[in-house]
Amino acid sequence: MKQLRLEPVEKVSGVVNIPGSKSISNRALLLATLAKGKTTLTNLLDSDDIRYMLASLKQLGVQYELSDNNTVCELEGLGNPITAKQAETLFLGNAGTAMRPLCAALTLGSGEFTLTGEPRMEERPIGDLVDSLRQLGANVTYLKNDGFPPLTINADGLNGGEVEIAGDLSSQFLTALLMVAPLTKDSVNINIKGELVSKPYIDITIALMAQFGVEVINHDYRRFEIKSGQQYVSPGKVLVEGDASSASYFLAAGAIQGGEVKVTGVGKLSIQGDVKFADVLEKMGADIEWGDDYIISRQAKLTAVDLDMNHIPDAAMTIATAALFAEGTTKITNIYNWRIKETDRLAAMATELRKVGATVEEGHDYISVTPPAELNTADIDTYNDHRMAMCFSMMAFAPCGITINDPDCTSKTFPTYFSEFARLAC
Ligand SMILES: O=C(O)C1=C[C@@H](OP(=O)(O)O)[C@@H](O)[C@H](O)C1
Ligand SMILES: C=C(OP(=O)(O)O)C(=O)O
Repeated sequence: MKQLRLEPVEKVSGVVNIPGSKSISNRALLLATLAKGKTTLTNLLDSDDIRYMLASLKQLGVQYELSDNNTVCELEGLGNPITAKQAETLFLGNAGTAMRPLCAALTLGSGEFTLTGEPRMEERPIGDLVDSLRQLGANVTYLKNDGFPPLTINADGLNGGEVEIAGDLSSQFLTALLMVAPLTKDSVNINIKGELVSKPYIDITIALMAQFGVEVINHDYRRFEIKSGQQYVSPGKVLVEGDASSASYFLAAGAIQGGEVKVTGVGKLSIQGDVKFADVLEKMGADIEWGDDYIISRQAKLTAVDLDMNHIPDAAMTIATAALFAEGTTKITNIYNWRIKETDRLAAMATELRKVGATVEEGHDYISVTPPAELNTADIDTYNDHRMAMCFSMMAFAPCGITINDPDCTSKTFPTYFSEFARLAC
């Protein structure tokens, strides 16, 4: 297994232009496919999760051209749902933003589609989405375990009407349903069962649907109305913002060991909820400055916070390792769904934080972290989870440094992460 040793870094400073947002890249690719007209996407993310979406679209006959560095994509929209004459099997890795939206989108047209992924994908639920699609007439069969991929879709279009969807495990199910709703046979009203998690991701979905000409009426994240007769039309160009979750590591670095760090490509005009990570850092004491498309963080004495971070589930992981440099006990609450992501992130985070000497309480849906008087170095296991690897790079700010096992797992969303991180060390 490859390991990456991070020697102690005394100060960081500089500017990082953050690669494109995973969430926006995969949504925009799918909407551009369903839309009428050609779309040019710029600052597209070049990472595994996007490659799985792009490869699937190609296999399904969608025509696009990518620039040499894979960040500009000119895609010819179908102006119609996806159809296939022969049965197709699509491999989607561990990309939730490909699996869930494609599962919904492929029920719209005609043909037989099998969706598969990595072993971890087979443990990540999709049943709440499939139950809702079935209410609209979809024919979906599980190939192994009920409620989980792999699955086969026999597509023949979707009816409209009233539909219920559970909101308490993942917002990606609702995102998927929203994106197909305008292409069903009638208006769709979606009713949320339970409290919806990760709400800001729904704002990203609605904002992108609006860019492609479709209106969603949002009644307080409890009921959504999508009128029939709407059509996706390409806006011509879509600029993908920098990924706000990826920005969190550099902002935390600036707060712990700046100098100052400026991230560009994402700022106060962002449609991504994870920019609110900067507000949490500020509450911990960091000096934060906002521009329309940049955020700066400067070093300050950090103190612990006790906060509900359901709205920023991905960036919240960065708070768990920033907590190693804050005075007191940091508590991150209402994050049950960390357990069903790339790994059981509550268990993984607790195990690895303990290795460096922290006192950790792992609850059913929370974690609390108290730093030791002196941090220890360790070999950090990353569980094939890009965010475990990126979060633990913060340990380079301890006098002992850190070793990251399997650092290449960052390829899911940020293949160049460790070289960007190294560039900031003064
Ligand atoms: O819709 C999206 O783009 C995402 C939604 C979130 O998932 P959940 O809604 O499952 O929390 C987030 O963790 C994931 O990385 C991306
Ligand atoms: C949860 C994540 O990914 P996915 O889109 O596969 O759900 C993540 O990137 O942290």
